[in-house]
Amino acid sequence: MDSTISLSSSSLLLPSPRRRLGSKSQASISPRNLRRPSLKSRTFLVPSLSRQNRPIRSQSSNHQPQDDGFVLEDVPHLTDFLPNLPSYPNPLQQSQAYAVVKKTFVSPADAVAQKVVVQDDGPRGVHFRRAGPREKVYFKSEEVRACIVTCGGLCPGINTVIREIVCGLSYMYGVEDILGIEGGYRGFYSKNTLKLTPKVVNDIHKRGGTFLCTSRGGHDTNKIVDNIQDRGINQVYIIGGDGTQKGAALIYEEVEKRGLQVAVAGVPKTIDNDIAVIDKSFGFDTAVEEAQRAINAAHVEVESVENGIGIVKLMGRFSGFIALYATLASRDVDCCLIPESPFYLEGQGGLFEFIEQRLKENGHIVIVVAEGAGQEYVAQQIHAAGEKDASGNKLLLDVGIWLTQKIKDHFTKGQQMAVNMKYIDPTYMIRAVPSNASDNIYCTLLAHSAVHGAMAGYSGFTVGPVNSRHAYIPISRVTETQNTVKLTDRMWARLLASTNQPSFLERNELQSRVDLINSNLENTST
Ligand SMILES: Nc1ncnc2c1ncn2[C@@H]1O[C@H](COP(=O)(O)OP(=O)(O)OP(=O)(O)O)[C@@H](O)[C@H]1O
Ligand SMILES: O=P(O)(O)OC[C@H]1O[C@](O)(CO)[C@@H](O)[C@@H]1O
Ligand SMILES: [Mg+2]
Repeated sequence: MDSTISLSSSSLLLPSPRRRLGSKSQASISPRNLRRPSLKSRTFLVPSLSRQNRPIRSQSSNHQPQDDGFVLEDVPHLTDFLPNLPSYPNPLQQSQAYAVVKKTFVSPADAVAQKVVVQDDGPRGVHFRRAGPREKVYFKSEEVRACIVTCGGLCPGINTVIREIVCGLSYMYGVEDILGIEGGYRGFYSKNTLKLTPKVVNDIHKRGGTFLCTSRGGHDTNKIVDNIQDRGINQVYIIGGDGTQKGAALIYEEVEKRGLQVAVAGVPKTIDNDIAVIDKSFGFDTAVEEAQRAINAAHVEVESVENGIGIVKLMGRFSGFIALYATLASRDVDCCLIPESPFYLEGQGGLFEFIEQRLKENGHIVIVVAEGAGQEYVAQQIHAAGEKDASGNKLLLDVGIWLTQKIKDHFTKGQQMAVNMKYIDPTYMIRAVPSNASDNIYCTLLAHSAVHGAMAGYSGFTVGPVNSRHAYIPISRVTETQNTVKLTDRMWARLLASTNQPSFLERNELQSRVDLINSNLENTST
């Protein structure tokens, strides 16, 4: 479904956060005016002309005409704080690559709908600016000095994004001055830069990891922006997860405060797929594919012995997407445990009972456990020091080892069955690989969207697909909540139906906890 729609300029109303339509103070404005200087998520309610022209149904005489509930959550633009910034024709007009494209430039009025499933009498809902090249750019190519930095954990595809930012800037916009910041945020102020050219990055996409190296911690807004200023950098491409994007928002705010002509573009990265708003994060599919190898190994091992119990621990701090998708893809998994779904071991409906049942039926069982699952149980047994990494993320306790030991103890102590435990921990293996073909293409689109957005003068934005259409999203929208597996959605039900594992909902205590989790998720869901 095409979720991109165009705003009719004649129907746009004065932007005012959450202002109801129909107020006398509203006046027509052009789409270019749909920008406001604050980085915070900006919201505009705009009725569409087509909907206004539709007959209004069953209204009482004192009923005001309904607005469409069209909301545009816009991103900042350099002209918000530099109103006299000159613009130039986009060099893509001369581009051989785009010569036969029917519509080279994205209309400034194009918007991408956050929700494509709507009710016919419901509001049109939240929209984001459509990503892509604009007719006008706010940088002369020869004056661009861009830099790229990668922060946080690894993820398949980072090198492809780096490569495509460099090649996109160079081949589409003729930009020659591109710097690599090494070792994450702290690299801005503690290391020399690396000159990046299409030749230098030519085959980095074939390797896992990040060509620029990465780190956690070390975000110092003032030092970073001082450095950006000192080096004459005017486009900053920041690849990283939720923490990194929060850091990017602070950099943008400081840049705006100092009135610098610097475009700050975020490319969301995380193996956990926990970034809100966007359809999926890059490298996730590759990781799920790579996880198949571990699951397959576990299955082969446990199939070949008597009462084999295979446990595979996969990444996923607070969200179990990798475990969920790897389980659904595999069909060899009997039970999937994720952070969002509490489970218990003993008694009726518990994990031990299920294992025993599967061993009796099939002679083996494979369990996939996300690293963030059951942390509260592990903490009860292992003395938890509550350690954090350099970025302030809580360090998790090893649920895989804990679970393996618990299962072993249960079956040994009870002398019910002799079991063969096989524990596989492929944690880093699934994210240290190069991205697969579809992630490579996805990374290319992300990189190009970021380059087009920065050249067009947008700043303080994150790029990403929303209902398969790439959009410019306010950074605050992707950092205010984390994407988690929603137990009330059909995807979790599909998994339960596929594995036929217990839902662990039998106990009242757990039921009420799930209710609580679900109501929290609903409150924060988008
Ligand atoms: N709230 C914040 N404000 C400013 N900077 C932050 C914030 N949180 C994290 N950062 C910085 O962002 C960088 C990466 O953060 P973090 O280690 O949390 O990884 P991430 O970007 O969330 O990626 P992932 O979790 O997927 O590995 C670090 O340099 C850290 O200092
Ligand atoms: O050990 P590191 O490199 O700090 O990263 C581990 C964490 O990073 C992630 O891959 C992404 O946040 C998590 O799944 C994992 O817990
Ligand atoms: Mg993170």
